[in-house]
Amino acid sequence: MAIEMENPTPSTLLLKDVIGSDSLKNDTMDLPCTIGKTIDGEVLMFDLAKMPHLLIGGATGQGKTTCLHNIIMSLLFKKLPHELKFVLIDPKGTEFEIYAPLADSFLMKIPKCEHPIITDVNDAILALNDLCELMDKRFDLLKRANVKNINEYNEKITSNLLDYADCHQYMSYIVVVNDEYADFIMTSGEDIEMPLVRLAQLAHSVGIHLVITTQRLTYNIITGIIRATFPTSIAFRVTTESESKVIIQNPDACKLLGKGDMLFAKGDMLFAYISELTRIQCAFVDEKEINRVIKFIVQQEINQK
Ligand SMILES: Nc1ncnc2c1ncn2[C@@H]1O[C@H](COP(=O)(O)OP(=O)(O)OP(=O)(O)O)[C@@H](O)[C@H]1O
Repeated sequence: MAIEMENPTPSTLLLKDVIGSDSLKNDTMDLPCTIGKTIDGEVLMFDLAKMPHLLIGGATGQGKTTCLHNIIMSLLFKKLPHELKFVLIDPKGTEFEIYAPLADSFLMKIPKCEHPIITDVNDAILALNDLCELMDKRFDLLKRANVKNINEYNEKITSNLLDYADCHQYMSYIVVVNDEYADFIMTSGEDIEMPLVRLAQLAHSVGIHLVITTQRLTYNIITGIIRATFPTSIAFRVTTESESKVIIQNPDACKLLGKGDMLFAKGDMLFAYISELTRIQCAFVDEKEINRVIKFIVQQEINQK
């Protein structure tokens, strides 16, 4: 038995402490993410491609958006623009604007959406429906290539076993990050939920993965179908035990300390239950640090032209 006690002299864990770790540098995961450290001081790594989607819940101001920045930054650190595209959806319109300079590299172009960061509900509906269409096209390509998933497909592409003239081309991973997804569900209901659920149910085999956050922790927002299709979840501090159970099927998130203290619940896609719960301190990342990385990527793009 172990007793967890609050540290009387806490210090802030910074992104550079986890992103520069050997675990991230040396890993061979498809979509490696690091978000912080366990209470034993180990860097927590996970492969978003295996999750295959992630639901993040918690009260306002507890660190959900900071966690999203951790995930985006670790993927930017490990991937190249042709390997990965992001679709960033932000109803608040303030959190992801910082990534707009990546429009020509890491951000996916959605026809009819003018701005690279999606802040409007109609654009979000367009984007999610476009992704559903892309998913169907990718399934067709997989079928014609006689493979089961994106890895086998890309292996055939890189071994020149597929004909580009037959519409075959390298498939990049696509990570859809939707901060406060409940905002759009409240205004547009099924128009948003239907394509979101369809992607969550099917799209992982074709390399499309979803990360969504919410501070509204009720069963009409995190519905049974959302819960089942997002087996892996993270809970930041919440007010009540029942809110905690909505996210991680366990009441303990109301005992967390705030400021990035979280419970990471690894789920089982097949049986939709939580198989493992780990307490993590999320790394803090500020705008200055994100800006520095973005400037570096943009400069690299310019140098390569
Ligand atoms: N990992 C962390 N370490 C230290 N402080 C943190 C951490 N994460 C968040 N904070 C503090 O909490 C504040 C709110 O964080 P953040 O915006 O990520 O919360 P949120 O849950 O997304 O809130 P909202 O739902 O209102 O958007 C940050 O500005 C920062 O001061």
